[in-house]
Amino acid sequence: MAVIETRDLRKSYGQVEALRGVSIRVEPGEIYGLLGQNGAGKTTLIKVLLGIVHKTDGDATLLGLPSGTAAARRRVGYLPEDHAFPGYHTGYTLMDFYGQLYGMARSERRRKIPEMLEVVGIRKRMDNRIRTYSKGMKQRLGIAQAMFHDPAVIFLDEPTDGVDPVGRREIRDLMQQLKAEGRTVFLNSHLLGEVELVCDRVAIMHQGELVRQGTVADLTRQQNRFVIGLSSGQTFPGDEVTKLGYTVEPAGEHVEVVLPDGKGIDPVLALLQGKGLNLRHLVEKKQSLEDVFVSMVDATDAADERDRGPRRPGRARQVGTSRREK
Ligand SMILES: Nc1ncnc2c1ncn2[C@@H]1O[C@H](COP(=O)(O)OP(=O)(O)OP(=O)(O)O)[C@@H](O)[C@H]1O
Repeated sequence: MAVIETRDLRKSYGQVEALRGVSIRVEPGEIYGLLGQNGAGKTTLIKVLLGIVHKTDGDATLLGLPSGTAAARRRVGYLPEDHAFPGYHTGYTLMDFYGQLYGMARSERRRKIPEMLEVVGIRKRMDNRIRTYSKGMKQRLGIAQAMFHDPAVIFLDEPTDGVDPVGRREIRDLMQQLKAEGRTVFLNSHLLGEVELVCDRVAIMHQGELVRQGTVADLTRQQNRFVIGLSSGQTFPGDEVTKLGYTVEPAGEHVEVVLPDGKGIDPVLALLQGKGLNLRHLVEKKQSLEDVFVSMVDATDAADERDRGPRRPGRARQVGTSRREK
């Protein structure tokens, strides 16, 4: 059973189509990253799944239950974007408040609060007021709050926003720990380097649509490009490889070989072997998640411009102007 599943999910706020037919599937125990520019619809997707806003159309299930039902919500932890805990609370009293909301007994709260704050690294400051906490400490407290009732799935909306590099690494480690415990983590972020480091699978959203979904390895692999290096003193037979239909480009001490459509790298390797050349380096070229993201967004914008003329970046799509509407 998928932990999260949406099928052709749609949400409009008046004239603004925030979700335009989004279908995703998140499996148990994975860290799933949702990427997108500001206004892409990421938070709206989380809000529909949690029942904070109602979908306009389509299906959404959480832990096999219709999204938004109380039974599903009980097993979910949520760190909202831009949350603001009351500054007069201490870390301890805030957790105690949430513990009561979750129906925990007093003795359980007393035992678990210091434990939980230890896990997120703010136990020493738990009796200080939240107004004295740094942004990073507030984020850690937010994560502790989201994890407190032992949820099966945790939604983290920009959890490392405003957190320093050391703190970001700790939050990444925390996500890995949650995964190791068998929980599912749904991460919203525009810090692509970070998503690349921590997520098992990633979806890219743009203007309310899913433009790409897959493992980080799949998304960043450039299937048509290999970097090849030969033993020192050997010359790469560029002309002969070009005659086979490949493009050869210099890449420092190596060469990059671009595959034509429908052809693999094997004929090139056979040619090198036939000539007695020694392969010292053979790597399928990767691109960063940021490269993938930017090229996806550019390609979608270019398609839009072709269909409808230039559009200012970031402007929300209005009902009736979608290139996919019939
Ligand atoms: N309550 C609302 N009323 C009207 N429009 C809204 C509302 N909430 C979101 N929108 C619009 O829906 C679109 C998607 O917004 P959403 O907050 O889901 O995007 P996001 O990807 O989470 O952006 P960000 O990264 O900036 O948080 C945007 O055009 C936004 O202006």
